[in-house]
Amino acid sequence: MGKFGPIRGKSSPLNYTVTRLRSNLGLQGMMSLIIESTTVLLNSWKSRIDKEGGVAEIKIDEGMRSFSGDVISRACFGSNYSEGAEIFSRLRALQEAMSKKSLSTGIPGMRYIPTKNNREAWALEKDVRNLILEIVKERKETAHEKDLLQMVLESAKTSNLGQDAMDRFIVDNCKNIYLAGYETTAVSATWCLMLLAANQEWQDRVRAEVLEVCGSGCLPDADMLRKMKQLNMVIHESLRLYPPVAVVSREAFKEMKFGGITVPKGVNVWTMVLTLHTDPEVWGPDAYRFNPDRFAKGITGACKLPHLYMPFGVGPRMCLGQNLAIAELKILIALILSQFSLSLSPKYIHSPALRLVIEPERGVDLLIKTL
Ligand code: HEM
Repeated sequence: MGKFGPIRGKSSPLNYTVTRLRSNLGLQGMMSLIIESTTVLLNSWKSRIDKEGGVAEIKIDEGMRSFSGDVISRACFGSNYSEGAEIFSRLRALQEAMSKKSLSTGIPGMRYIPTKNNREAWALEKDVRNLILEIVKERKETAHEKDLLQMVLESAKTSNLGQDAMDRFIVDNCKNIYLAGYETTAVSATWCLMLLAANQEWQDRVRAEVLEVCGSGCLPDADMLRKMKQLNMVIHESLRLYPPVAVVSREAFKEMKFGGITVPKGVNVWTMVLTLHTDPEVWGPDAYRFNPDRFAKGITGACKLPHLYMPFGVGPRMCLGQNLAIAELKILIALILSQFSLSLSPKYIHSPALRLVIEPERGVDLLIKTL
């Protein structure tokens, strides 16, 4: 995080994402926002299935990204939602350019050299900055509802920063929300649907639960989501086997000792989340198997050392969007299973790749049928 990266604490704009969605907007407001975004996706699937004669082969990755981007755009930018979507699409391109950069070279100073890739990333950064600042300018001229961007603006105003620093503060905070909440949620949904398509028994179990809790016109409310235990177990198991964030890192601010190991001040310690999530010593001999039943008694019942389950990180800097992400996944999957049946397409090639997040290298191809 740079100097103007996200701030934490009660008045933090990032903290506000979750707080806003749960209090200002109300829990039901948050749920409606997610249901709206899910409906857009499901309608597009339905029309493809109709056109293709009752069953469609769909690579679901892009749909999951649009869903997750749609939710964050609505939560962050409120009525400026369509401009928000435009910003997010540039940020995605920027993220792709950045991930090529970090994989291709570790040579110091390389990021300042005007290679083709760097020039592309710089141009995108400029675009993103201009687009965000344009919305900010419009907002200064009119009163506005309290969405995340508004909260960032209010924090920036009370921070006594100069104009340049203030602009950077605003742009950095918007970028951080996107990077933290967009790809992570999208890829979690993709993996979870792949696992449900590959494990018909679990798909049937979760569908039966969804229909029992919500009825056939499934429109879940907060209480219904709490009752969906099987779905919760499947999501936990999916985040165990495919944690989108593979590495959680911390910098030692002073020299520290762990058992016989000394970590000097300034060293970055990387925790390999996937390794911890699949260690047979912690999870038992079936550590690599998809078995949501292991979470039947919660996380403490699932493994020997529950703090080693960390899809959302640990400690004071753990994910601020955890509740939002879980609500998104539950609503999305409940609505999908209440209307469609899924199976893996013969085209699907299992190839998880470690990029910025752990993602399916060749996407996830599913055969989707209306129920
Ligand atoms: C399934 C989806 C998600 C996963 C797996 C995930 C995972 C994580 C992880 C592992 C961290 C680092 C925690 C640490 O260092 O201990 C993190 C940080 C963060 N996440 Fe998430 N996240 C998800 C969704 C979201 C969403 C939807 C938002 C908000 C819109 C969000 C906002 C944040 C923020 C702001 C941080 C930075 C916290 C800080 O540095 O203080 N995340 N997330």
